[in-house]
This record gives sequence, C-alpha cells and structure tokens, in this order.
Amino acid sequence: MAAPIVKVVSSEADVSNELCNLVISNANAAIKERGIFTLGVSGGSAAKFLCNGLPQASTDWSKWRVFFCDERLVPFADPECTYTYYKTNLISKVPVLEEHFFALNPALSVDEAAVDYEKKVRKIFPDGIPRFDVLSLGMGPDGHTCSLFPGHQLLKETERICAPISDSPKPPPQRVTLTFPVINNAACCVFASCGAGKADIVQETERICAPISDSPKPPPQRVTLTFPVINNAACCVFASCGAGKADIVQKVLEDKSDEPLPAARVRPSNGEVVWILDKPAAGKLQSSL
Ligand SMILES: O=C(O)[C@H](O)[C@@H](O)[C@H](O)[C@H](O)COP(=O)(O)O
Repeated sequence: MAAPIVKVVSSEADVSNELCNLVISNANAAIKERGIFTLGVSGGSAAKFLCNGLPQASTDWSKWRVFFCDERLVPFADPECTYTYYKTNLISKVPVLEEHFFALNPALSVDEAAVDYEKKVRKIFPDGIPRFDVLSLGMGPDGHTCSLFPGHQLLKETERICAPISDSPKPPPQRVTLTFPVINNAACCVFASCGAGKADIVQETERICAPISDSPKPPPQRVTLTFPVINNAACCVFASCGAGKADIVQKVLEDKSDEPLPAARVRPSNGEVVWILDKPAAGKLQSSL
C-alpha cells in the first residue's frame, strides 16, 4: 500500500474545499471511465464539509451512487440520523435521485438493518468485495472511523461487508457500519480532520499532553497525557475492580497483538489514503505533497 498522502491546509474552510474537490474530480473521472461513481459518506464534520461544497459541483449526478460508511439506527426524524442530514443539506439541493442515496431502514432491528443494507450494497456491487471509488471517512478523537471503535470485535470482521453494532461508545449506540474488507478495497479513502483535539491522535507520537473535546466518556472536554509519556514511566499501575472489568482486563493482558487504532488500519491494498488536515489537527505533521 502506498504511503498516506497528507495535505495540511490553513483552515477548516480549506479542508472542506480540498475534500469536495477530491470527491468531484474522482467522481468525474469514474463517470468518464465506467459511467458510474460510487461514494461512501460519513457523519460528523465530513457531512458538513460535503454538504457545503458538493452543491456547487459540475458533475452528472445521475451517475452517483452514495452509501453510508456508517449510519445510526435511529428514526429519519431523529437529528442524529446522518441520512436526514444529507437529505436536508445536499440531496434537496442537487439533481440526484433520492433512491441513489442508500439509507438504512430504521424500522428494522440493528441485525436486520445490517443484512438489509448489505443487500442494497449488493445491488451496485453484486459480486466479490465492493470496491468504492471514494470513501469519505471521519476520525473520532479516540481514533475510531466509521463505527469501528478501538478494541471492538468488529475490527476483526473479515467476512461481512456491513455489520451491526449495538454498543457504540459514541451515542447513539445502535449503528450499521462498513467493515475493513470493504474499506481496504476502496480506490481512495479520504479523511478530513480539523481541530487541535485530533492532533494527538493524528500524530500520536510527539506530544506529551493533548486536549480532547468530545470524549465519548463524559465530560467531553479533557486534557490527557499521551503514550510517549505513559510508556516512558518507571512504573504504571492499574487498579480495577468488579466483574464488569474482567473481560477487558483479560483482553488487555492477553492480547499481545499490536492493535493499531481503527483509523490507522485504513490501508487499502490497491488504493490510496488521503489525510486532509487543518494546521491544528496536523500538529507538527507536514504535507507530504
Ligand atoms: O456517524 C458518525 O458518528 C461518524 O461517521 C463518525 O465515524 C465520525 O466520522 C467520527 O466520529 C468523526 O466525527 P467528527 O469529524 O465530527 O469528529
């Protein structure tokens, strides 16, 4: 896999413009070459960027087929519904057919919704592992991407292309997510991250203290020592009690494999990974271009 491409830009507006320009140029190249463009979109700030910038695109929207890299299993009327965010802020503004944005069926259970969503993906990718032209990914301050969270069993999924999760540490708890076999078969995975709160996770090597502003464990705003400091200590001592900790203690003590963060596992075998960062999120990272 080629080394990640890192683009460091000055502002959040620049991150948004760079992300949209990449999506549009990949879309028009795919449409010219194969007559179709397949895109996976995420929630969070990536949704804001794409909905701000894509309505101005010069493209054949009839050739776009858009899926969700992950989606929350909530009613369409719920403000947490990523599909509804895109429907209000993008689909309603461009000449794309609503049925070409493939939504979850919120009336199903999370397990049924994952099976149903996989059938929708199969309408566009009938055989083999789906290969999306672009997956627009976000990264949480804990290093999660899609709804693939650090230490979660789903990181090891190798068969399913869509999987349910019902214990997401980032609310809401029930979601459906693409899995790594699909993510790592994409032609282009692009992360767009802003804000100092991401710098530590993006770099994860340089800083000794880092801010976090949306901790999945309340309260949201914290400052933390980072692993370069923790792993340089003469002695680290954990004190944990209760059966509820047994599984995770065993997992931590017995699992010696090097467990890269979910976002660090995005390594398409035949594709590129692009990181578009504003300066606060990049920390000391430089553009690789
Ligand atoms: O629906 C979701 O929750 C998102 O898909 C999620 O994976 C998001 O991309 C990250 O949490 C980063 O979100 P921010 O970019 O807003 O921090």
